[in-house]
Amino acid sequence: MGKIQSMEMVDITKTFPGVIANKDVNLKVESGEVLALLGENGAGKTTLMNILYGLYKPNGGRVLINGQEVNIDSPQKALELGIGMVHQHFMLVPSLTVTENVALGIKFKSKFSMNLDRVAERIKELSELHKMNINPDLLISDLSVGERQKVEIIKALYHEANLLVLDEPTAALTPQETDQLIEWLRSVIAEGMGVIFISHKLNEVMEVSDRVEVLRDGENVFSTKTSETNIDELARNMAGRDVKLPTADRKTEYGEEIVQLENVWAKNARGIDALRGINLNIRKGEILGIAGVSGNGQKELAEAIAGLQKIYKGEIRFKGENIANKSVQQIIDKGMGFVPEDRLHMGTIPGFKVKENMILKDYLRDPFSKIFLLDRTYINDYCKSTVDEYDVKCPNINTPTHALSGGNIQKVILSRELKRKPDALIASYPIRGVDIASVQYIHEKLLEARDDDMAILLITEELDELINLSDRIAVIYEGQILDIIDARAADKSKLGLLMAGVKEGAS
Ligand SMILES: Nc1ncnc2c1ncn2[C@@H]1O[C@H](COP(=O)(O)OP(=O)(O)OP(=O)(O)O)[C@@H](O)[C@H]1O
Repeated sequence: MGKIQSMEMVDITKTFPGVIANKDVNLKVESGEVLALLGENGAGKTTLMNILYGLYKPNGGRVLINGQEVNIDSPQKALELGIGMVHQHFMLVPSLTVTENVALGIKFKSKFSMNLDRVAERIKELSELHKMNINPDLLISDLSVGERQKVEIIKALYHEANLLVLDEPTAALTPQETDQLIEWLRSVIAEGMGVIFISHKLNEVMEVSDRVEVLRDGENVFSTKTSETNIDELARNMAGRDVKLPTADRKTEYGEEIVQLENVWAKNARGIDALRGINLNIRKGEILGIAGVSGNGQKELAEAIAGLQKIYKGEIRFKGENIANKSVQQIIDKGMGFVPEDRLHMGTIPGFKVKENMILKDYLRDPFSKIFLLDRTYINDYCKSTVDEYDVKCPNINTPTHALSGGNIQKVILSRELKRKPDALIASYPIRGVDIASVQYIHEKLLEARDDDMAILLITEELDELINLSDRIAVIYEGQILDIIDARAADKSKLGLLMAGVKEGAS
């Protein structure tokens, strides 16, 4: 068929039990352009792309490549046609090497022609050509999120994809990795690659895309050239209303210090010191933001407080008691909430129903259970009203959680953690993958909890989020707190420098 000059999806409809995920959707992308595909959580973006990649069969509609109808009935067929996809939750097998993962998509003529050395050689070439620095012999489980994404990209390049779908590619990347990805995108677009770019980060959409297509409730609602729109207009079309993000008001009084970390030291999974003498305190009624480029100890910090990470020196006091190295359950019982970084595997049990994940931490307690008997009516009512309150888009509360869109899984976790009304909450990247209207909602909820006297540790790389919500911002760099500043007086460029390890006045 040759290179893809244009790809068109015409009148695509896809239903799941109880949901119309796509309804007569149309989409067109040409070689050398970036089309941003936007929409709220659950609007149908990933479903549409999964159809294009041969993972789902649509109920109706057609896909045309260079004007000719094609039948894409498997990812292998999509790859053969030149369509590559980098998924939101990567599709790599962690226990296999990079080479083996890339080879999984290759159609060898027979098992005798399966030459993994040749595959590894080609991966090396591609990695060099695209400045990706990927070692084909490493196991996927030993790679960072950013590196795994590069493997997905290399897999597409191996198949000479020239239409690439990137589903929230920057959601879990560091700012530096994001810059690298955008630079790489520009280079491949200049060579004629067509790209469909899904993102909730509207400033990025404005920066990289040529055109925008917005879906709402599974239908096309807005289509424009990027140069003819702005962030407010995009947000309004996604949500169907104006969206305004809240900011914390300045407080003069806070409650007592409820979480106190004193000289905390911990090693990461590779045995290297990830926390190197952390001193911090969080007061009741305050949001303490942690700024830092991910990988500087914030994961270990959050997990040490939540009981998932051993510390080998120091104390973590919660309501006066040293909770360092106590069990997760003991810490939960004492009143700690936790929104972890990995929503699908740490935040939920993916095969459990939405309602089961919503009450996971408390199902044996009053009011969900009475004398060890589950009160099913209460649980159903509670979960239905939580779905409404948090606007979780799901067919019903019995749907398995893994069938929800990424942002909606995040809402399930947040609703569970906030509604338990813990005394302290560790929130790691709470808006990762969440649409802008839900960001507004989540931020309002976090501020409400703060005003209700909750002590909140907010870990995020989004500087706007940190400045809008925090009372104080602590900057973490290489496992140490470099500085703690008043968020109301924070200046983005100073924060950026601190995050890079540069402290004013230091030589
Ligand atoms: N395998 C599935 N089984 C049942 N329902 C599904 C399945 N996949 C998606 N859905 C439903 O289809 C709708 C669209 O989901 P989709 O993942 O396409 O949304 P999205 O726009 O990509 O959202 P997000 O931004 O949160 O990733 C949602 O209501 C979702 O629950």
